[in-house]
Amino acid sequence: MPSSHCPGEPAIRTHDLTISYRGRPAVWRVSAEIPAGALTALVGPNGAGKSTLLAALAGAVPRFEGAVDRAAVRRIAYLPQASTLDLGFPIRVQEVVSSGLWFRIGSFGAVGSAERAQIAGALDAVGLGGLERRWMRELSAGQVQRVLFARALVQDAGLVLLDEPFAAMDERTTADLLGVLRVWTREGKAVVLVTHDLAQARTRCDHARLLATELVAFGPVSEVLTSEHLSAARRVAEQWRIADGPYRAAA
Ligand SMILES: Nc1ncnc2c1ncn2[C@@H]1O[C@H](COP(=O)(O)OP(=O)(O)OP(=O)(O)O)[C@@H](O)[C@H]1O
Repeated sequence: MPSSHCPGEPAIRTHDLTISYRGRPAVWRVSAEIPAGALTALVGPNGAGKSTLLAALAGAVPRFEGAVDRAAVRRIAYLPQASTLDLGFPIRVQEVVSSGLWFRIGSFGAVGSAERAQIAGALDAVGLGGLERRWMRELSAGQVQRVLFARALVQDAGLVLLDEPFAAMDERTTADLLGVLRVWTREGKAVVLVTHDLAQARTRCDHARLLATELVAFGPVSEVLTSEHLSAARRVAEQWRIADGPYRAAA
């Protein structure tokens, strides 16, 4: 099984991580490291286990085998796919962004003038200045994503995990937010981006992890996103899809 090691101290690493749903592995024996100060693309065919692996890195998967070592990061920002968010209840933009400050003010802590200024600054940075009082349910999908980026900004996390954040976004918004990601990596944060946009991964990311239930390839994007590796990933994904159980169990 390949295991992706990176130079320097990784922000997070998994060891032999397996996650199954009703006995079927979604992620199989993945040993991977995510480098600090870099943008890592997590790519692979549909159903390859990308969202499951990302959720496990965030600590949002209750049952798994193997290990996830988060000792090197104090705070993690996790942006699941926008479609999984329930915006049916009344909540304002300011409340969502301020939830990123819970580590500082506590769940019931008051938002003071310093925090309000920080929230306003974060909304400015993502192009939503002045929308603090807007209801979340009144926002477009792209604006919702910007709000979630603003929350990650105030959270000041060392590891930022993003699940297809640009799926519903226009080019301008995508370019703006990719710029935000670049600022974060320059500050030393580790950023993981689940994406199906291979052109974007090639041009905007530093590293890639190619997943097809198991880890197929890892390293700098130019070495990972080759046609050979991508066909291998499709083949491996198909084998996992038709297998009854963990087809590599005997390997
Ligand atoms: N809650 C769940 N219950 C049962 N099976 C699940 C669940 N979540 C994911 N799976 C299965 O696990 C596998 C991996 O799913 P996952 O969403 O992690 O893949 P993905 O690579 O993110 O897919 P996509 O690119 O289509 O978003 C799939 O076969 C999926 O059907």
